Amino acid sequence: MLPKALTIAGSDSGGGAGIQADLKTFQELDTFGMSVITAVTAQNTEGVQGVYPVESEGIDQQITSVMDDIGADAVKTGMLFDKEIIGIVAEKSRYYKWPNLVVDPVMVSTSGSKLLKNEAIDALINELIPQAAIITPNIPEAKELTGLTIQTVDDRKNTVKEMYKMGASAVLLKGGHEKNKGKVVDLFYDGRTFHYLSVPEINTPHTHGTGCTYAAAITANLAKGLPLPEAVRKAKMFIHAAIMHGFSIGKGSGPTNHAALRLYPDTRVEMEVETE
Ligand SMILES: Nc1ncnc2c1ncn2[C@@H]1O[C@H](COP(=O)(O)OP(=O)(O)OP(=O)(O)O)[C@@H](O)[C@H]1O
Ligand SMILES: Cc1ncc(COP(=O)(O)O)c(N)n1
Repeated sequence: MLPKALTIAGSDSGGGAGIQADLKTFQELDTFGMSVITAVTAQNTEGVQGVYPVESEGIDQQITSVMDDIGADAVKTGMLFDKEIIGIVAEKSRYYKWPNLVVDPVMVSTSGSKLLKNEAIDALINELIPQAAIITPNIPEAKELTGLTIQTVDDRKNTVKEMYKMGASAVLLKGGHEKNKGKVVDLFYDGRTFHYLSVPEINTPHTHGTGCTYAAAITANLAKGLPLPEAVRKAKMFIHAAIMHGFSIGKGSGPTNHAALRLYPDTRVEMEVETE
């Protein structure tokens, strides 16, 4: 039987991010994907043209339908849009005691549209993050969550420590928004050890959906029973290959290639991992 992975997120009609990216990733990583849709977005490679939230009862019922019948080995959250939706998901998480909850605190799309209302950030911090096995903020999201500035490596360490105090079992600070000297560095912290995952920067505009795909790969790996550091390391290989083989469709920022490791199994990912 396949491990079961559930995503609770927004739909991206363009297929590069959100629910669509998550399900493609789950499939590529040999897990059975299921979805709870929080909002429908009208979206393409150029941006988000509309956001249409699903009513609370519909979200509540989708989770109940999946969990009471099928269950999940790991659960990921993406676009949650407002505090009411966060409240429902947090309550369900408490009720079903999700052990492998991956919270991707999606706030703004690459194209600049708001995917989470400002007033919902406190609910994310107080209700959902404390239940997470791991949270996966990018640098702007980490600044919003902590109010800290992030410029130096020490700033990154302080920021992950601050986020760790919010109650998640681990924090992954993604470095895609602050590339440095041709390197992109993600920082993983589990309360004991800092792991720096460093890869060469890929020169491409086609990075739509990278955050969703990365978090979905971590979720699939956790569903398969991998320990967290290994789930993150393997997910990093997956997302890096997906960006390397990303492609140009539409007129804007194209998607990553979720099938990259299957289609191009010889892909070499030059990743360095340092721990301290
Ligand atoms: N140009 C790049 N070259 C190599 N890796 C990249 C590049 N851009 C992003 N990444 C990697 O992709 C992952 C997602 O990074 P990022 O910090 O951009 O998150 P995000 O903002 O949530 O993603 P999204 O683009 O979906 O909003 C990280 O592992 C990051 O290191
Ligand atoms: C439904 C949905 N969820 C998440 C994202 C973030 O992805 P990105 O930052 O790559 O635009 C998105 N654009 N749409």
